[in-house]
Amino acid sequence: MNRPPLGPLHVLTDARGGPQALAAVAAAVAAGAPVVQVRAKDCTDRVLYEFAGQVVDICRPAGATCLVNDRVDIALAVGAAGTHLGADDLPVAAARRVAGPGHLIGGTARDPELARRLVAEGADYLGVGPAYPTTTKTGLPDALGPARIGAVAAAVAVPVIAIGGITAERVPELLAAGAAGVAVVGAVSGSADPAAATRQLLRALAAHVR
Ligand SMILES: Cc1ncc(COP(=O)(O)OP(=O)(O)O)c(N)n1
Ligand SMILES: Cc1ncsc1CCOP(=O)(O)O
Ligand SMILES: [Mg+2]
Repeated sequence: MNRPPLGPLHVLTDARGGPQALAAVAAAVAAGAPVVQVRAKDCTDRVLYEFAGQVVDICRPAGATCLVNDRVDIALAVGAAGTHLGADDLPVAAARRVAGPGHLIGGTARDPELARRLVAEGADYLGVGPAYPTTTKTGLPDALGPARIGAVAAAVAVPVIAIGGITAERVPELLAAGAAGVAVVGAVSGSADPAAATRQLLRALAAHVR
């Protein structure tokens, strides 16, 4: 099957895309971010395709894994390693049929039951959140907190990546609860110094490897 590696830090792009988002990705990858997720909203397919291709071009020479949020077709078109799918996106099982066994597929889950179902459908990892309150995405349920993220992690054998309001200071309690890693938007893509922010998160993750 040989799917690409899934590191413990997923840096998600600024949803507006564009040169500033790309500069943050380049800085994060240069600082060692192992995974970048292209997460661009409210743009045309063409704009998303071109943005995702640019992110793949940044990730490839550094050996970073590039995932695309929402869109398995765009992920395949640009040669990304995988796709992250939420409740409004193509179902995991359908994406697996389209993309084949070598494509990494992640799914969003907030409870053990859905987590088990997504894994049975073929998810390689789960994104679980919001871990803490966040202003990056609207319409989310209340924050789950480390304990409910741990309950999801305990229910499945795939890595659980916590997301939502995550800072380096919050990494230890998430890993202690059972998360395998974290995904961030604001902490890196919204930082004045994305490279320093990435290094800080990587240090926190390395210090608390289970
Ligand atoms: C690692 C990770 N986990 C969860 C999400 C959220 O995905 P989704 O539910 O599809 O919501 P949007 O990101 O599309 O707003 C994620 N992107 N990454
Ligand atoms: C897309 C998404 N899904 C759950 S929380 C979230 C936003 C995470 O952004 P931030 O890291 O800035 O809180
Ligand atoms: Mg989505």
